[in-house]
Amino acid sequence: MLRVAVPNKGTLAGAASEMLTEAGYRQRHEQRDLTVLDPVNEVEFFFLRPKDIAIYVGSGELDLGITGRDLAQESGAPVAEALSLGFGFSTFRYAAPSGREWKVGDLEGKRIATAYPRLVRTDLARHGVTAAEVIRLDGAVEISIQLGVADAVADVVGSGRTLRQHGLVAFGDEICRSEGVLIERANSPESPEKSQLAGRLQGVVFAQQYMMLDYNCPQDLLDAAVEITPGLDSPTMSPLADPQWVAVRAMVARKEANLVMDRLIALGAKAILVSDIRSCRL
Ligand SMILES: Nc1ncnc2c1ncn2[C@@H]1O[C@H](COP(=O)(O)OP(=O)(O)OP(=O)(O)O)[C@@H](O)[C@H]1O
Ligand SMILES: O=P(O)(O)OC[C@H]1O[C@H](OP(=O)(O)OP(=O)(O)O)[C@H](O)[C@@H]1O
Ligand SMILES: [Mg+2]
Repeated sequence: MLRVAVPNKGTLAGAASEMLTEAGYRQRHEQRDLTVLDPVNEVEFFFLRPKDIAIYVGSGELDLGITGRDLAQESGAPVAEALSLGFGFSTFRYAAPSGREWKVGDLEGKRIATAYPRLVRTDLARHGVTAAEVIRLDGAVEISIQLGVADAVADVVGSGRTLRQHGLVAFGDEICRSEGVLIERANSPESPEKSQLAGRLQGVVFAQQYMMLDYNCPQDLLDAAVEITPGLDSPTMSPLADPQWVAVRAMVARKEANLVMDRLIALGAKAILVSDIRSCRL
């Protein structure tokens, strides 16, 4: 039985469970459940705090886990990324009160509040900042400056709204670029069970990034149309009853779909349809 950790709350929890459901796995119906058994797929899911997941996976107690890259790095646990999941994008950055130009070197001798002390200490050392005090907080870090316990913060930035609300500006390079990731114990052997779950998730991630495009194209414009929609390997062509026309089917990147449709219609294609792909194996 494969044992898999899933975030039980927070930003990553909803998207992680939705992705597993889309990949055909049973997920919890009751928010408070800590485990769910999926006997058909022979997987047991454990719903854990996102911060703790790398510790369980790194110890070898659980085979796989979904967490944030930043949390996995912060844990210091011996884990490796098996797959990037395409949700929960964030950056981890220094921030301080706006109104002056901050540089990482300015943090010398300052108090820096963060929920990620390991990431911050490592980054400060990399910048040669040796005399900063790292204050460990659990959350709501942005408010610590106005409450007088810190001079600067290092925290997760999503939209940037929380920083702006508290009169803070981010500075310095990103300490970490994070997203949801599937992790396994570092140097653990491959197994068919782990590969199957990773393969199913990869199919869903891929399906979310692509769309299926169908259109009818005049025979004499086919070469130009194929240049616009080359597909992953090669587009599918089907004859229509009218010998002057061909039906074409190709996958396109989701973010390019509208541009591609504009180009096809300008070329002379007709009946252009775009549809979602739920999952795939390529
Ligand atoms: N606003 C956000 N936008 C995108 N990703 C985020 C955001 N906030 C947190 N994350 C990501 O989610 C993960 C942390 O999850 P979250 O902050 O929800 O849990 P937590 O803070 O440990 O739990 P809790 O909020 O219950 O203390 C990290 O990988 C982080 O990068
Ligand atoms: O840039 P934004 O979109 O505003 O998002 C960033 C905020 O979201 C997270 O907080 P969360 O809601 O997890 O609360 P927490 O600080 O208590 O962990 C993060 O720690 C920031 O505070
Ligand atoms: Mg949080």
